[in-house]
Amino acid sequence: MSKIPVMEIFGPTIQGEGMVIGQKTMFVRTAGCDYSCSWCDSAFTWDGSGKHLIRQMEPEEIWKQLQELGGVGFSHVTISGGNPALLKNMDGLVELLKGNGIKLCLETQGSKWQDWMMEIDELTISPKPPSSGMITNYEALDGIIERLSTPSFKGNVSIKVVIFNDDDFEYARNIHKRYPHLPFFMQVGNEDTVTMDRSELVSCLLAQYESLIEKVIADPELKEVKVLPQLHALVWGNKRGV
Ligand SMILES: C[S@@+](CC[C@H](N)C(=O)[O-])C[C@H]1O[C@@H](n2cnc3c(N)ncnc32)[C@H](O)[C@@H]1O
Ligand SMILES: Nc1nc2[nH]cc(C(=O)O)c2c(=O)[nH]1
Ligand code: SF4
Ligand SMILES: [Mg+2]
Repeated sequence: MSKIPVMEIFGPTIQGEGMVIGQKTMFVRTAGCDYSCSWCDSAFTWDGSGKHLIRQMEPEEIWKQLQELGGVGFSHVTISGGNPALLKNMDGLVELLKGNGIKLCLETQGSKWQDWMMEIDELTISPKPPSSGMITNYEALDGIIERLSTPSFKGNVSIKVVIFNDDDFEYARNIHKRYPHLPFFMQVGNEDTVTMDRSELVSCLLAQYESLIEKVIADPELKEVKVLPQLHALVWGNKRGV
């Protein structure tokens, strides 16, 4: 018995963020996080408000539910949370999905290592800038990046930093300087994760996207950088399960 605390399973949708933006994918969102970012758009995974939604599931049950939702129309699953890297026993699910020919994407903040991370195809590390209220443990982050930078890791890894203000921008620049060999993404922060007024939200997000682009254009040190919005927020606003 190796049950995984699952918050939600949804899809097919598109990956709205980072290095495989636009990719058709299913999502498995685990419960629990070692961080508590002030602006977390998935705070229900760790703040108690989604406690009633948590299901302890065997890998086979998760695979069955993915197939019920996605039929035969998917080949890609994104594991997110909360922080899935808190869960040592994700190895069973990873093995089962890979064995069924599924490509795997992982979203994690770079605070914890698990050996099953070596099996991920597209791994996004998203260190948290000052506005989150979190303090980066660089020893842990360096260790994780080091393991993912060896030839035995066959997947793709990238860094994605969410930007809300100038301090975050400076933090992101330093992260990029520290790991210059990794593909680097700057992502627009969503300041209002509760509003259901989609058109108001979208115009705010686009305005912030424009100013982030302008800052990057004006910065001669930022060359190999990709600037992205959360595509799913532009399409669906703050709707859950998309
Ligand atoms: C909800 S987190 C879950 C995975 C992991 N805990 C992490 O933070 O990387 C998934 C992604 O959403 C980003 N995110 C969370 N809240 C956000 C917000 N308000 N605006 C933009 N991105 C956000 C995180 O930085 C992370 O890259
Ligand atoms: N469509 C969509 N793309 C995403 N990319 C990362 C997400 C996440 O919450 O980890 C996410 C999400 O929740 N939805
Ligand atoms: S690390 Fe990710 S899931 Fe955890 S609080 Fe921060 S954004 Fe939310
Ligand atoms: Mg999300």
